[in-house]
Amino acid sequence: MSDSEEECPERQLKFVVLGDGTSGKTSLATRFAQEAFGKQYKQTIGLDFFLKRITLPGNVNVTLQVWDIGGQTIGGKMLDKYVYGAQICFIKFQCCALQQKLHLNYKNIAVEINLIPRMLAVLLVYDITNQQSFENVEDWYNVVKKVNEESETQPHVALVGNKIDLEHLRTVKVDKHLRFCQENHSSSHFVSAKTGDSVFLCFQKIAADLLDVKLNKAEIELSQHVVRAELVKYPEEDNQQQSTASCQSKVCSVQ
Ligand SMILES: Nc1nc2c(ncn2[C@@H]2O[C@H](COP(=O)(O)OP(=O)(O)OP(=O)(O)O)[C@@H](O)[C@H]2O)c(=O)[nH]1
Repeated sequence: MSDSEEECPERQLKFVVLGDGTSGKTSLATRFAQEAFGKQYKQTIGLDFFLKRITLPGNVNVTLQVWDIGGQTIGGKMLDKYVYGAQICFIKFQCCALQQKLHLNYKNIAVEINLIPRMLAVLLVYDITNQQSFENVEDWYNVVKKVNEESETQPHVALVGNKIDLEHLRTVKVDKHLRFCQENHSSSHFVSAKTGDSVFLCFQKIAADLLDVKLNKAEIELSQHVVRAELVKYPEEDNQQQSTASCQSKVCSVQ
């Protein structure tokens, strides 16, 4: 590590990913952090943690800590701590690294938590083919509001409609999504963890907003991956109607 890097520690942002079970939170985090996707559903128990370093325009290096919270945690005791207290855990983690570096061996180091500015983003994820997962976003958001009501700085809130590769199965109207964003001053994102469509862009835009970095059109276009479209197969019956429908779906499936 160079001297200049040592003097200026890299910025760290915390991204908490919330939403109903099977909305695709783990898939989203895995797609972003590891550029991978698994078709098999494996329920997240408690939380998973991912780290990814990105560079924003102006050579701003930033590390994103992605906290993937299990969909079953709503109503549980730990959720508040994940949304708010997670910052404390991270500071302890930083201390451990420092201890190792300095060959120190203290069990506990007291840290003034307020010294580190809170850079928190909350991603409210729902599945565009699952109306209930959209309705429940309200419950997840209520937890975020309650936990942060006394906080001086409010998190960046992002509404993320996932599974846009399944556009032909969409049940949540875009209007409703946009209304939520308007009413709650949240940013709006549509992504597919499966194809990777707009996933990096979503994280990049939020990080840029938190750090007040402007993204121009060219940079946004650069972040949009070219996505391979899948052809949607319809059942054999009603051939006449199907030939028109499958034609349309080919167009619809291209993101
Ligand atoms: N077609 C499609 N399937 C997806 C997408 N994202 C996730 N899935 C699938 O949806 C299922 C649930 O995905 P997960 O990422 O495990 O969902 P989760 O929100 O983390 O679920 P919990 O761990 O229960 O909170 C898996 O079978 C994924 O393969 C997507 O963008 N498109």
